[in-house]
Amino acid sequence: KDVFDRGINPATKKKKIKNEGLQLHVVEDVGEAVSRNISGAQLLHELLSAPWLRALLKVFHKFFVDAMHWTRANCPSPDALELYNLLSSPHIQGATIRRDEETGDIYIARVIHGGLADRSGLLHPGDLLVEVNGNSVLGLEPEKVIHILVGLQDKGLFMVSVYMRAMVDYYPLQDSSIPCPDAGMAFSRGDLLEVVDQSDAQWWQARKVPCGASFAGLIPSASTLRSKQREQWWCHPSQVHTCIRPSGFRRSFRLWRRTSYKRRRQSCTSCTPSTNALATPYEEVALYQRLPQENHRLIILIGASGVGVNELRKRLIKLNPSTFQGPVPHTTRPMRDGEQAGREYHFVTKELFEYMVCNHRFVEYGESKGHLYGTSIDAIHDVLKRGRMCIIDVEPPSIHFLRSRTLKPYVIFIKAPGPECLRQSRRNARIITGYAVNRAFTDDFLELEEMSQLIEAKCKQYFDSVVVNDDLQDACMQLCSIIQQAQNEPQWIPVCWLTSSQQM
Ligand SMILES: Nc1ncnc2c1ncn2[C@@H]1O[C@H](COP(=O)(O)OP(=O)(O)OP(=O)(O)O)[C@@H](O)[C@H]1O
Repeated sequence: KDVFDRGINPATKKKKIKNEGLQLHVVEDVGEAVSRNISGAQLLHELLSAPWLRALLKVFHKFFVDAMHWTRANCPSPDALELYNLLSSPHIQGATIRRDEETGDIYIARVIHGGLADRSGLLHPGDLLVEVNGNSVLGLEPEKVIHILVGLQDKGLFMVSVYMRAMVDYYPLQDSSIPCPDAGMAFSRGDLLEVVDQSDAQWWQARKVPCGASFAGLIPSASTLRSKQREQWWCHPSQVHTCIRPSGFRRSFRLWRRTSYKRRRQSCTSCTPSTNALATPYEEVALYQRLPQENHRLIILIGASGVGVNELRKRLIKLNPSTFQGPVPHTTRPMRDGEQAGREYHFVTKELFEYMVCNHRFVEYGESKGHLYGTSIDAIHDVLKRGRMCIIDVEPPSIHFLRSRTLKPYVIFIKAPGPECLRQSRRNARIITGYAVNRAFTDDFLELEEMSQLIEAKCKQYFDSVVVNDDLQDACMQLCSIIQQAQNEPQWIPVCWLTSSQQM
C-alpha cells in the first residue's frame, strides 16, 4: 500500500484500486505485516510491488474482465477459453476463505473487488460457508474445501449463511399465518440472525447469533414481513411517522432547553424511525474489520436527555484529547472575548447557515436566544480526516442521517439506571433549563427512566453496545474499552456499507 500511495493523488488512487484490486489487497496485507516487523514480509512486499508483477496482474485482470463478456459466439479462440479455465481457480474467481480456529467454521474472508464473487453480489466477508453443491463443508480443513471448490470450476452452487439484523419484532405465537407456530422463532429488533435457508420465498429458517440452538427456527421472509407491515399500516394508518426535523436540541450542542419529557415524547421519540410503518424488516450485515489506514468509525452516543451523555462525552475527550474529539459546531452568534474561530465554534453569517441547512449539511441544528447553532457533517469529517475518533451525541432520529458507508457509525446507547440509583448518584447533579440555569435535578428521575426505556424499545436495532450510566467513572472506562473494540476488532455492519456506493 505504501508503495502505491506514494505520489498518487486520491482520484488516481481510486482508479488504481479499481484496476488492480487483487494485487492491492495482497500488497496491503503484506504492507501491514511489514509494519509489524514480521520476518520475510519486507522481501515479499518488494517482490509483490515489482513493476513486472504489476504489469502481469494488469494484463490478467483485463483478460478476466473481457472474458466476462464472452459468449459461445464471440469467444476469441479455444486457446483463450483454455487459458480462462486454467486461471479460474476459486481464489481467482474472487473470494478467499478462512477457518475459525475455535469453531472450525469456514468463512468467506475476502471478496476480491471486480472478481466473480463480487460481481455476483452473493458472497460477503463474514459469510459462513455451509454447503457446496449439497455437500456439507462444516468442519473440513480449508485445503479440503479449496479442493472441492477447484473441482467445481464455475458451476458451483454455494450455500452460504446470510446474516441479518432484525429491524422489527416478531412473535410466531401471535402470527396466524405461520405454517407451524411451534417451529417458529421469536425475535426482537436488534437481534442478529443467521439465515441458513432462504429457498422458500415466504418462510426462511434462521438461528440467533450468538446461538445455543443447533436447529433453526422458522421466520417470515423479508417480503412476507413487508406485506404483514403493509396490512398493519392499512389497519392503523394513524401510526405513520410524524417526526419533524430538525430534531436535535441537546444541551451538549448548547441548544437544548429542557421541556417536559412528555412534550418531547409526543413530538419526537414516539416518531423514531422504527415506527415507520413500512420499515425494512431485516438488514443484511457482514463482519467488518477496519483497516489501519481507514478513517475511524464515527462514535455516536444516544440516551435520554439528562442521563449523562454529554458528561461522558466530555470526560472521554478530556481523558484522551489526542485520540477523541468532538466536531466544532457552527453558530450565527458573534464571537466573544477569548474565543477563536474554528475552535469553540465556526462563526458564520445567518445567510451561510441557512444555505447549509438547505443543503442538508447539518446533522442537528436549532435556535437559542435568537442565534442559530448546528453541528455539520463536514465538521465530523474534519475530525476523522485528522485521524482522531469523532464522538458525538445526537437525538435518536438523527441516527438515520448518519448511517452511511463513509462514516460507518458505531452507536452506543447510554442507559439510565433505575430511579433509586439515579437519585443516589445524581444528588449533586445540575441541569440547565429554559428558565433557570443549573437547576437541581430532583424530580425528573422517573421521567428520565421512562424516556430511556422508550428510546431503547424504539431504537435498539441501531445500537451496537449499551452502557448503563450508574457510576460515572465505571461508565467512562467501559466506554473507552467498547470504543477501542469498535475501532480495532471485527464488527457487524450493514452489507451496503461495504459494497454500495452510498455516500454522504
Ligand atoms: N453517573 C453519574 N453520576 C452523577 N452525576 C451524573 C452522572 N451522569 C451524569 N451526571 C450529571 O447529570 C447532569 C446531566 O448530565 P448531562 O449534561 O451529561 O446530560 P445529557 O444526557 O447530556 O442531557 P442533555 O442533552 O439534556 O444535556 C450533569 O450535571 C452531570 O454531571
